[in-house]
Amino acid sequence: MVRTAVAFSPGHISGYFRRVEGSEPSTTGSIGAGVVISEGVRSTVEEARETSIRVVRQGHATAGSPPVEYALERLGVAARVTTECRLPIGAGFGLSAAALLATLTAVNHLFDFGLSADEVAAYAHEAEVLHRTGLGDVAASRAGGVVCRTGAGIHAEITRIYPEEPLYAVSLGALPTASVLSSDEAMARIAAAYPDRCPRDLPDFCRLSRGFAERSGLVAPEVRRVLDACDAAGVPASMTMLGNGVFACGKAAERVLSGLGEVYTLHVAHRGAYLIEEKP
Ligand SMILES: Nc1ncnc2c1ncn2[C@@H]1O[C@H](COP(=O)(O)OP(=O)(O)O)[C@@H](O)[C@H]1O
Ligand SMILES: CC(C)(COP(=O)(O)O)[C@@H](O)C(=O)O
Repeated sequence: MVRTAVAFSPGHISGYFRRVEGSEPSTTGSIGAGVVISEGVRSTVEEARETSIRVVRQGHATAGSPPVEYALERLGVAARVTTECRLPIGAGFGLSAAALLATLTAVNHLFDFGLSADEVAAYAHEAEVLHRTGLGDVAASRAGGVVCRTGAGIHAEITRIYPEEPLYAVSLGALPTASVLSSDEAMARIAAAYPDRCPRDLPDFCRLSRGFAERSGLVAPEVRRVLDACDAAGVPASMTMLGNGVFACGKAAERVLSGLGEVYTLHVAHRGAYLIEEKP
């Protein structure tokens, strides 16, 4: 019988960030603020002779995930991995980090590596940074909350608050994170746009994020239309970094967004990645 382990990791919506360039992946990352969300990635890992990754979303499967394949190779294991998520990929919901954290959490148990949560996160962070799929998402998604990261990497100082109210998001399509992180010009605008303080609560997070989005020059025309509709209704909203999407706070947000795309109701997560089951 083939042994299997299943784990889940929450995703993370980044509201604002600034790249921090270190001498190695562990000291490279970002500072910034975001929300760790109840939705994320579930990963099922089975022993196998050769590695294969199946990425399933809404009943549709695609093959391959360079960051996850890299992380398995780095740990010296071959496995059959299936990741499942409800939110769209590449849309600023931190799913690459969630896929890595969920998969490595399951791998750690399946292969009896005995890695600490810190070590699992360090491998996930390295894969993210090297593949330019994220900078601060692994650090954020190690636990829950509205997070403010004041240093780069997984050991940096992070404050977390746990508001009860939900937030709402719509996605208008993907924006490959690597395309933005590889642009020096975009990175310079982002650095200059950074709001130099942590959010007090969820509405404050939305406002600080919006100021950043405007100054960064990243707002695309479709995102602008959704932000305009939110502004007209007095709903605090900003852009999912880095994706073509919008998140919004407050009671009227769901109604305003519902005419503009599929609305995801998201709750602030209370915990990071965890093992769901191990069989047999
Ligand atoms: N659910 C997932 N399962 C496996 N790999 C994933 C998943 N989500 C993202 N990835 C990997 O990350 C890449 C996209 O990274 P990125 O643009 O940062 O997406 P996101 O904004 O969702 O984190 C994908 O091409 C894929 O290699
Ligand atoms: C904004 C981003 C660089 C990418 O986030 P995503 O597109 O969700 O992978 C994030 O990792 C951050 O450092 O804040």
